Amino acid sequence: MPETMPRSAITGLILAGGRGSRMGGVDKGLQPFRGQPLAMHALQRLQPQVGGVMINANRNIPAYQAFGVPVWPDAEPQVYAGPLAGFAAGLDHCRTPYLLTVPCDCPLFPADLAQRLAAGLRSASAQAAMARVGGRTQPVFCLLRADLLESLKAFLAAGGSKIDAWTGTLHTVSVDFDEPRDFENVNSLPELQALEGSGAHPAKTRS
Ligand SMILES: Nc1nc2c(ncn2[C@@H]2O[C@H](COP(=O)(O)OP(=O)(O)OP(=O)(O)O)[C@@H](O)[C@H]2O)c(=O)[nH]1
Ligand SMILES: [Mg+2]
Repeated sequence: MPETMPRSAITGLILAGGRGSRMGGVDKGLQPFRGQPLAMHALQRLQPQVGGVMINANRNIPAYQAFGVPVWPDAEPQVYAGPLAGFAAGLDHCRTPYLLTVPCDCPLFPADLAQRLAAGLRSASAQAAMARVGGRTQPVFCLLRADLLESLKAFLAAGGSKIDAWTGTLHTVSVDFDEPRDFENVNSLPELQALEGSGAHPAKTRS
């Protein structure tokens, strides 16, 4: 049996570095949802699951710093090279053996995300473990070995940008989650309002 991965071996990374173009170009992570910025929901869900959390953001850095955790922009913040640029910023500043990424726009992700991805990663001896829900892999929910920094840097330097193209070069495992509503993400203001009003999983009453 593979040994379990201690929480302290994992650094969490909230990906909040996008353009938010489908939301009119606003900073998605700072949009209010049930009384708090979206990225704060992610922070509160992630913090108990990992040793420490960092935020990757390219705008409004002081607003994210006010959450009380380190904030790192992409190497070229004005370029918006995509989520992998955020992965690279996270791996670059990760001081634990593993990094767990989550997007800023999916406030209801499971409280056992890290534990389940870690179990999947260890039992497959994989380099990266991604969540899969409804048969679809969600590559921004990704537990990565921190030693993948050089591989990712080389991929980006060669002009790569797609997550799937990079993870396709790795030994990965997908871990199935069975509740699609836990992975509901918001890309537009109507979607944000719909999730806000849906009553899905009021955070306080979930086990
Ligand atoms: N660091 C970084 N993260 C990004 C970038 N683009 C997207 N992301 C993040 O990747 C995750 C998924 O991206 P999307 O849902 O497409 O978010 P987005 O790109 O801000 O929104 P759109 O502009 O509407 O596509 C989100 O957590 C984003 O913050 C980028 O250029 N750099
Ligand atoms: Mg995008």
